[in-house]
Amino acid sequence: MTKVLVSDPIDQAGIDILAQVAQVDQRVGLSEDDLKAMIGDYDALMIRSGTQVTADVIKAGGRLRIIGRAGVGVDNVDVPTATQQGVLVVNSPEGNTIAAAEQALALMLSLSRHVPQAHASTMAGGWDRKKYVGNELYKKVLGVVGLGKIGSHVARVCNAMGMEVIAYDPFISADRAQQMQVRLSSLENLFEQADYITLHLPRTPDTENLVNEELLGKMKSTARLVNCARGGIIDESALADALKAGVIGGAALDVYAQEPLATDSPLRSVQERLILTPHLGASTTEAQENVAVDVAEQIRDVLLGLPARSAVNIPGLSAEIMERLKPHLQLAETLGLLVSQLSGGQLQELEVRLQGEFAQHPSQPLVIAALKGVLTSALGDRINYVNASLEAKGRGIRVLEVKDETSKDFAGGSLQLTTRGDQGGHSVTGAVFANGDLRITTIDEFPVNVSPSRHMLLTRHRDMPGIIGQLGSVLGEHNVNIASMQVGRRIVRGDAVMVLSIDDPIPPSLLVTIHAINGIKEAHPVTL
Ligand SMILES: NC(=O)c1ccc[n+]([C@@H]2O[C@H](COP(=O)([O-])OP(=O)(O)OC[C@H]3O[C@@H](n4cnc5c(N)ncnc54)[C@H](O)[C@@H]3O)[C@@H](O)[C@H]2O)c1
Ligand SMILES: O=C(O)[C@H](O)COP(=O)(O)O
Repeated sequence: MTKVLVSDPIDQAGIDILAQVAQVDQRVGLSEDDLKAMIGDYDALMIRSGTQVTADVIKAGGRLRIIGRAGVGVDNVDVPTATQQGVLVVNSPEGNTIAAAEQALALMLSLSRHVPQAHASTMAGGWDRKKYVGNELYKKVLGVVGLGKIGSHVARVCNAMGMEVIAYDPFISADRAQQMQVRLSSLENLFEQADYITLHLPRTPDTENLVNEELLGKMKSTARLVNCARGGIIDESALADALKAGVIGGAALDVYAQEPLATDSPLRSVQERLILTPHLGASTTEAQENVAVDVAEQIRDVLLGLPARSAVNIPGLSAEIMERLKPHLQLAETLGLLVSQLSGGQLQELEVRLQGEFAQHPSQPLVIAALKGVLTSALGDRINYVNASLEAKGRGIRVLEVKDETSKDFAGGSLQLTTRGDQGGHSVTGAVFANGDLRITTIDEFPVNVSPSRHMLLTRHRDMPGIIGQLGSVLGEHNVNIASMQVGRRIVRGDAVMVLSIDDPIPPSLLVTIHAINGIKEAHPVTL
């Protein structure tokens, strides 16, 4: 008997679809140990954000074939382990877009008109019309951070309400923003200029604590901040301090670094100008029905041997091609990750150049893998082989594919990725050696010979005596261990690049020190 376990509250419409093909057991509130003990009996697991699907849970799922997330974020699922174990992960990327956007709008309006505070005061017997005088949104500046599905809906509605909308999203082209009547801005300018700021970006290592004391300090003292995206993007202690000290005008949050919100969270000690809701962004009857139906249909189809439409971890490519091209795909993704971390500003174009023997491989999977790598810093684990091309298109990123069979640089050929954007571009080349090892072979046309490693530091500097020693000393003083180092140059005492593999990531404060070294022109920490 095919069995599906539903471990979070799911709309009945979804349960009814699952029941067409399986026995459905609904068990909400299971501990990780309970889940581990039970999961071995099930073919599918359907969840929301409440269930932590850890590596141990997935490994205990001997017959588990699919995990369905009735919602967008799969940050509570160990997707790499699922992929490794051959378990498909599906989600509903659009089912709750409107609900989350409307929650942000509700919070903006509540902040501007003190709705929760005025309600509480009236219920307590008060009639205070003076204390709760508010502000209009009309003609105010809205700053949207993350102009994706939810951010663009908020921008559209706020435009219609007469607000001036500016946005920060390094992965949206200026043309696309213009179509939405949105002016792109730097993050700093946005925080300085906006009267309302709303966050709609994913939580990734890059966006963790992005809104910190420094950025909050740039806001107008009357400006209000809304977060319906993910907890952890705002430094909650810094926000509590900024609200208490009147550095900003107010904040409304739906999501938290730790959920449920800890009883001793600094946010709970803020008396005024703060509105908190318990992760209700997707909690509308419409959205819950949408996501439940969307995901239940995918689970049903997969259990019947049909493909899923929103797979997070399975490429739409044959298993045979995937197996044959595994190291080449890995190279394309690694180069994509690398080049995206060198490139600042708005990305407008990605050129994928297949050289020598590389040009004989099917290009589509390599282009998709490169795009997946490039977009990972923007979209985290939400980007996959299935959606990479669509996501690039939606962001107005042009993709050029060039085949150059005549190139003879490496026996197995090489792959070069070049990004172009409003702040110029970068290019990186790599090759796959006969034993499957990957090599980075050029960075911005400078020859190198580097094995990719998890943490790296890349510099562009003047080729002159002492610079390598100085950089080594600065890293040593900050206890950053260097595993390997390579310098690439084209002419003596001209420009050069340095590539260091390091054991630890570079803290932001150290990057400032590195930039101050005489002769260093650029320094990029890279995580692969
Ligand atoms: N509160 C809720 O219940 C709820 C409901 C649904 C979605 N969400 C969350 O809302 C967020 C947005 O969802 P979406 O569906 O619009 O996603 P999306 O992928 O369509 O859009 C995210 C956008 O953020 C941009 N981005 C990435 N890194 C950035 C950075 N460092 N600075 C600025 N922009 C950056 C991306 O380019 C992209 O355009 C996600 O974090 C999602 O998990 C929350
Ligand atoms: O990622 C999502 O879809 C939202 O955060 C909603 O989460 P929920 O399904 O737990 O309400």
